[in-house]
Amino acid sequence: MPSTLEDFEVLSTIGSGSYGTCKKIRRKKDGKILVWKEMEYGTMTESEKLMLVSEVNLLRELKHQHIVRYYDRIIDRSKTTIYIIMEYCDGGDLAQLISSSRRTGSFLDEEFIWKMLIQITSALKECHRRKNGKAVLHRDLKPANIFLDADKNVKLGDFGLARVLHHETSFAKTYVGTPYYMSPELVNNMSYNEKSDIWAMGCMLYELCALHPPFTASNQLDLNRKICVGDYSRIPLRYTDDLNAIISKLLRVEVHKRPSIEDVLHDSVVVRRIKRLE
Ligand SMILES: CN(C)CCCNS(=O)(=O)c1cccc(Nc2nc(OCC3CCCCC3)c3[nH]cnc3n2)c1
Repeated sequence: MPSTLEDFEVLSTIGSGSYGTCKKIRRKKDGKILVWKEMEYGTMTESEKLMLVSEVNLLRELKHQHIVRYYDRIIDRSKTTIYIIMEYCDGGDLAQLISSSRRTGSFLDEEFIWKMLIQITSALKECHRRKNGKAVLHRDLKPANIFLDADKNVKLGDFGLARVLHHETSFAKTYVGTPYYMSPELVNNMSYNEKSDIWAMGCMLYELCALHPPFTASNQLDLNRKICVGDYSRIPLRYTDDLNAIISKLLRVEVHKRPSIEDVLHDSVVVRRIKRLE
């Protein structure tokens, strides 16, 4: 029996993203707390609507403990709006965590950062695992898309949805924030690939350590140059050479030298850390 809007009660608005609004909701039949993402499709072209349908179908397939779970979707034709119902992550997102750490001047524990590395890698492995020949690349890995549950476990969110933008304004919408996590291959207009997700993960883990991205500049040109030469400083000395070593591998400028998801999971230092977390 498909859900209807009346099955839910809206509790609050969490925020708005490039594609629409995210609201915290309660399912009336059992009181379960969820979110829905409202996307207005009235102004979408036919190809964008097809892309939206395929993205939602991909979301349905991704079932993994470290990926935000898709529950259902409701289409309200009277408002040309689709509501995508997903798991609620009550720990907020990593962007909030980084900004509150920066505000209080307190660095994050190394153990927590290793946990993030292992859980994000495990989520990406699920996405990069060929699904009927089609890799699901995240394409928009950033702290604001990494959510946490009540036990501070990773929930990778907002797959694909970031890609479903209204073409006519997609440039404006895509580039609302500075692309700090853009990989060298993307700076050089090459295609996005699995190693671009690895680069973004490297930038994210670096930022969890340093509380700022590895590459920063006051203009796009300087930012691009720093990215393409791999010009960044070591993570703070409070963090071990092991953590510095794995992040440096993720931030290798040459795509072929950058590890794949499998390489990361089989890296001796990572294997040792996985054993410690088990
Ligand atoms: C430690 N605490 C203080 C933190 C309190 C935390 N509560 S909070 O402030 O409502 C809060 C903050 C951020 C996230 C969440 N949970 C959440 N957010 C999503 O998307 C957010 C959306 C993403 C695009 C841009 C606009 C916002 C989700 N998508 C699927 N599941 C989701 N779960 C809750």
